[in-house]
Amino acid sequence: MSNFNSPIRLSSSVVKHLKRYRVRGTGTNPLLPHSRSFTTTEGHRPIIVHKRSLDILHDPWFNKGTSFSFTERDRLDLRGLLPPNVMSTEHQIERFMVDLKRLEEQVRDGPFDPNALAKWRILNRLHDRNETMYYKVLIANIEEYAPIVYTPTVGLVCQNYSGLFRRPRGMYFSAEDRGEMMSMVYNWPADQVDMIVVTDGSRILGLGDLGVQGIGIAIGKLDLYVAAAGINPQRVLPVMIDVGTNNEKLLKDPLYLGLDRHRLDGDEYVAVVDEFMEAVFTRWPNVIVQFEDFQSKWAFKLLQRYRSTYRMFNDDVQGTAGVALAGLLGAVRAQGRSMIDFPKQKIVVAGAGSAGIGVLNAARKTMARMLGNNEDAFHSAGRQFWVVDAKGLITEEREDIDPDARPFARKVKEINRQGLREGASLVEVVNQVKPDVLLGLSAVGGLFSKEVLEALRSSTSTRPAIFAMSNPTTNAECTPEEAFSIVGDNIVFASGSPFKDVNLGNGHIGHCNQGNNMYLFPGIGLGTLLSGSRIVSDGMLQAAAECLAAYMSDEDVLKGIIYPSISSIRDITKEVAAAVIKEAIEEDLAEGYRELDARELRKLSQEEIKEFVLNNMWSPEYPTLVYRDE
Ligand SMILES: NC(=O)C1=CN([C@@H]2O[C@H](COP(=O)(O)OP(=O)(O)OC[C@H]3O[C@@H](n4cnc5c(N)ncnc54)[C@H](O)[C@@H]3O)[C@@H](O)[C@H]2O)C=CC1
Ligand SMILES: CC(=O)C(=O)O
Ligand SMILES: [Mg+2]
Repeated sequence: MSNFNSPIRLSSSVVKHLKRYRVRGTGTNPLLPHSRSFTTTEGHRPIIVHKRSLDILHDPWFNKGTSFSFTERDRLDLRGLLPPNVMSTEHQIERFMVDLKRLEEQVRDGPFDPNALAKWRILNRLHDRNETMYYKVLIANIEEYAPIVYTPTVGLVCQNYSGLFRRPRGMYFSAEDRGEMMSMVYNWPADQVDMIVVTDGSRILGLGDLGVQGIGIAIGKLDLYVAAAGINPQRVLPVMIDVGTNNEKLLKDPLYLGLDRHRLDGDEYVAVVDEFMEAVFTRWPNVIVQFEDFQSKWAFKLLQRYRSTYRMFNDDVQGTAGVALAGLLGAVRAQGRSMIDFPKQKIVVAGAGSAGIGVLNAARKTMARMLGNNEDAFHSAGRQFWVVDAKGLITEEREDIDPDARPFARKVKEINRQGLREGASLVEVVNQVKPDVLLGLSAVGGLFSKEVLEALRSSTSTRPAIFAMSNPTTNAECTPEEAFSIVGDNIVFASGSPFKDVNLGNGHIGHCNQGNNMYLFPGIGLGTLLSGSRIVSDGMLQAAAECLAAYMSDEDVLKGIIYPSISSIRDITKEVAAAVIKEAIEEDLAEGYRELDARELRKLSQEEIKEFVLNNMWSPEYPTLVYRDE
């Protein structure tokens, strides 16, 4: 047993090192236990430091982590660089011990990797130590480690963030910071920030409200911005807007790092997000802000509020829509038909939240365009969708219908003729509609039960498609094994989190595609940055989706491979970014980037645009460092 009162023995080299950290004015060093002046109040004596901000947090001599008091945070420019809850040392130690013990329990993440969390820790430590090396490892092994830094493991990381939190990464703007954000934003050390991913933690993947712990998702998304889009890691900023949490378990947890209060709502909530947007765009006028994992209630409202003023987009609404649309078009091609047959597809969607409604809007618009792009076309496109949420099939009879879902509510007479009614169950809907596509964005693991999948066997399609898009792994609506074994070998299958391909026997493989917005958001961000467009337009998003849809060869698609392998994510991102830039130029939105002004940009051919993109993607190579006094 160690005794806290016994003197600490330091090696001579440590003592030599410590002597360099002298307290100004006293000539003594409070860190040295054997120093003569320590007979009484060691630890109570202030230490004069010549550092501030992140330099303090990254210095093991001075760092107190979450124990920095509010006044100290203000004094040392630390405000916003730590989660808002000030912790006692006892709580800090407790958090650490909980985490240490957890390793012994070998937390399991889904069926595949019992060591996922341990791998995340090792990678995270490397991220803190040496970013160049971290991204070199990630890029070279993206297929293996994307599931660690991104879904599914990032979900587990967010759930356990109180224990895993070590060195802060990113900024925290809390409800307590109202009126301060415009100055706090200058606590971030980088003068240039290209990409912010912001969350309020209210709907992290399919795991619900994780409060301040949701910062992990912003960090994971930005890892992909660096690895896939080549955004310089010095110019990315993960952000948590902590307005409280409605997760009672977290509120009762003494180790929770976030604000100890229920979520702000209404005008008060909007005021916090408004202040954050104003602050970051004041300091970094060219930044792009990606909204991530906001509960649906706010996702649409904030998107409408900001999209014509700021360079921003919502990944769950708009990125997911594009990826799903590309997959839906791939599923048509996989039937051996032309994409133009898309408006004939019958599509059942389970889930009418930010992701589901985003997909429905994009798919309907695309169908309408293919049908002539007029009001009739839009109406008839609407009849290709059946939307089921937690209360069953959505019809015009639904009371208190969510305004975003209303355009997809089925007419009662029409569905009565199909043998359905308001609130019909998913299995009833699949049985009656016999859809070509069953798409899940419900966050309900196992929703595509044996009965639902059996009902899909009567699909009128020659090759039914199943998209079990909810994340992480445990929230997938079904597994590929279940889909292939129950519906048949001929299906097209995609899931939001990665699963292994299925061995169908006789040398045949059931391909498991990963239908995840990671194939689009990095290219949307990079394309917007390099075009210099002040907004992210619908046309730019559509161009991104079409580019992804066209990326796959007929040969692959006919094998049921409708999305690229993640190992080619850097290449697909380059293509998507180029498509986004081209569209921005065509819409006269492009204002240019650095030395390439709008006029120069307009002169570039398609190939030159791709080269321009490639030349502006950061690669993890050590630069030569030269010291110069400021
Ligand atoms: N693969 C991908 O790229 C993406 C996947 N997602 C996933 O989509 C899921 C949903 O996200 P949001 O739409 O933002 O969540 P949300 O919570 O806003 O929406 C969930 C929807 O599912 C419905 N639902 C709940 N239980 C149901 C049931 N038993 N049957 C049918 N519908 C049911 C709810 O009524 C609601 O309409 C999450 O798991 C998320 O991880 C989200 C974005 C991208
Ligand atoms: C992938 C993603 O953005 C989500 O599941 O929310
Ligand atoms: Mg998301």
